[in-house]
Amino acid sequence: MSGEISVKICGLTAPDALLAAVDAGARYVGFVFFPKSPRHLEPAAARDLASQVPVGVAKVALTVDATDAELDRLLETVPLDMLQLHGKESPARVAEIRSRYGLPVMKAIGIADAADLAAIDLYSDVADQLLIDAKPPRNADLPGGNGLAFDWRLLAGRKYWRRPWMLAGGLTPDNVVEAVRMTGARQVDVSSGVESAPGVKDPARIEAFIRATR
Ligand SMILES: O=C(O)c1ccccc1N[C@@H]1O[C@H](COP(=O)(O)O)[C@@H](O)[C@H]1O
Repeated sequence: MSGEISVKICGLTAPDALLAAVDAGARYVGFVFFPKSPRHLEPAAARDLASQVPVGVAKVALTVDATDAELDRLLETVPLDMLQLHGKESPARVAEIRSRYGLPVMKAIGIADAADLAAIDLYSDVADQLLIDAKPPRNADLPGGNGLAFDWRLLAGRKYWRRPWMLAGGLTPDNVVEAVRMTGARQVDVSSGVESAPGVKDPARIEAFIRATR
């Protein structure tokens, strides 16, 4: 692959995995604040992990349809660099959060078929970055982090993006090269694909994932 691909390792919950991500060259580390997730962190635990992240690596908080009160509490406790909105937040809500907290906001967009691509334009007006993820199955407990990929051919040939974007959904050390080749992504995000069990990050898989992108 030519040029450096920026990697986000999401759903970190333990210092060994965080260190593996940072040492291998992750550009972003993600903490999940969603109680239904096996990767959920309480703000105090996230603050301890965040304190170990060096300058230059962005600390991203993943939330799902969070209220202002929840976001207030999170941001009072944890030093963060970016908010990842992974719920059904409307464009107006994304704009409101961005202005209220003064942090860059990345909006997740779920893709299952070509009709879902319209949301890319909709959110490009209000978000700093977009996260293009697989749409969760109907009745899934989690709106992301399901280890599911979408049909990457849907993005092939798309040349013009108004915002920086990341590819997510079912990425692994084995398929990330092909995913980047097909979509032209310059940034990738992974959670389940670098775990040994749901919510348990595997430092060796984190290292293998980042190495694969180099
Ligand atoms: O990781 C989670 O538990 C999670 C919970 C709620 C919303 C999103 C979540 N994860 C994000 O989903 C995508 C894809 O994850 P995966 O690699 O397919 O497991 C990624 O952006 C995670 O940040």
